Amino acid sequence: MFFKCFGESSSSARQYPTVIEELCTHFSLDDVRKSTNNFDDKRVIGRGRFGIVYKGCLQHNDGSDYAVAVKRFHVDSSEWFKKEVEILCQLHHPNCVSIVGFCRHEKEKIIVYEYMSNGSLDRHLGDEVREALSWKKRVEICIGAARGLHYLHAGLKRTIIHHDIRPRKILLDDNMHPKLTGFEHSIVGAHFKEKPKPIQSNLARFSLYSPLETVMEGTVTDRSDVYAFGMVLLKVVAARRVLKRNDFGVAAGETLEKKSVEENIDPKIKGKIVPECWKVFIDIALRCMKNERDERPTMGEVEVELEHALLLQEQADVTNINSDYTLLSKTFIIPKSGRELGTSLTSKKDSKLNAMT
Ligand SMILES: Nc1ncnc2c1ncn2[C@@H]1O[C@H](COP(=O)(O)OP(=O)(O)OP(=O)(O)O)[C@@H](O)[C@H]1O
Repeated sequence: MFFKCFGESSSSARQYPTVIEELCTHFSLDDVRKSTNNFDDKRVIGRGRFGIVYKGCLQHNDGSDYAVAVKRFHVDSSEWFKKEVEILCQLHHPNCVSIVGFCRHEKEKIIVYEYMSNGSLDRHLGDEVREALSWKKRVEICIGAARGLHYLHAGLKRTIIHHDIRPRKILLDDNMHPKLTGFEHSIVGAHFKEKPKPIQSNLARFSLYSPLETVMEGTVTDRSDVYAFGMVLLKVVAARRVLKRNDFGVAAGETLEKKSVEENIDPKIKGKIVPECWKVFIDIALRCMKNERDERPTMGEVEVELEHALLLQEQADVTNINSDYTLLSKTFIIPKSGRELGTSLTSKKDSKLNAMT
């Protein structure tokens, strides 16, 4: 149904308006050029695998301006453009980035999104960040992202597997409210009430966020997103300290093999985490990262557990305004031996293993 409007002839598309064109504004190339000052380099806000993102400016009917993000796809990425428009047009959720419209003109393929002024979550994690996110804000962002992912898995007629969950795919608006983006690789699965059948992955390369079954068999289900989300939870806690090394897509980096997660907590939030909150948070993160996909929780469970963790933090903060907390627990993440994995993986997917953070 959604493919119709992407036929090669733009005149036929105009003659037979289709679902996408009814759901979503079709901008002319002139409109987009105007909004980005003719793709002015000064307006570039990011460069990704599939295209360049510009900050654009459009006008409401009353003449007032509003900012948008304009992704101009590389000529050889039109397949991914199509994929993303199809998915975005179906989504209506406060934790998923909205599509404002698209432009398809000869070789030009462009998507216009709502503008997320605080960029992606990964820019807010790490040592060089000037204004660090508080622990509570981090948990709130995780809850928002979990809601977005839960909606994809169970809030539509059919499950949508995001298939590229990582901190770069969580964007933050003016109020640091998170929204999922990056639906180029998303896959529409079965009706969410049915037991998910593994679907073939369309990723060209795997990352630390890819679960074992995706790396080994090339398959994905909604539980692959859950695994990736578990890795995001770890990254949110430990910022850049943990997930550095390409470890064949299986959990943790070098540091975590030798030190506990608690020892790797980002110093900017050290002492701010209530032990009861931590227990709930780390338990759910570890359950997400189980190697057996059936043992991983649903995103609904993850959302509930994170909300519980936040509540425990808030309750303790009411009475302990200025004091620091000490975490006595020690959580170790033991990845499968690199050699064991290396042997089986290189025989199957050796050309596809690349580090992506
Ligand atoms: N809606 C948006 N609002 C504001 N900034 C955005 C928006 N979408 C993307 N960006 C910025 O543009 C950058 C590039 O985005 P893009 O989706 O092309 O690639 P990516 O997610 O960074 O990486 P990759 O292409 O490897 O998946 C992002 O990192 C983000 O900072």
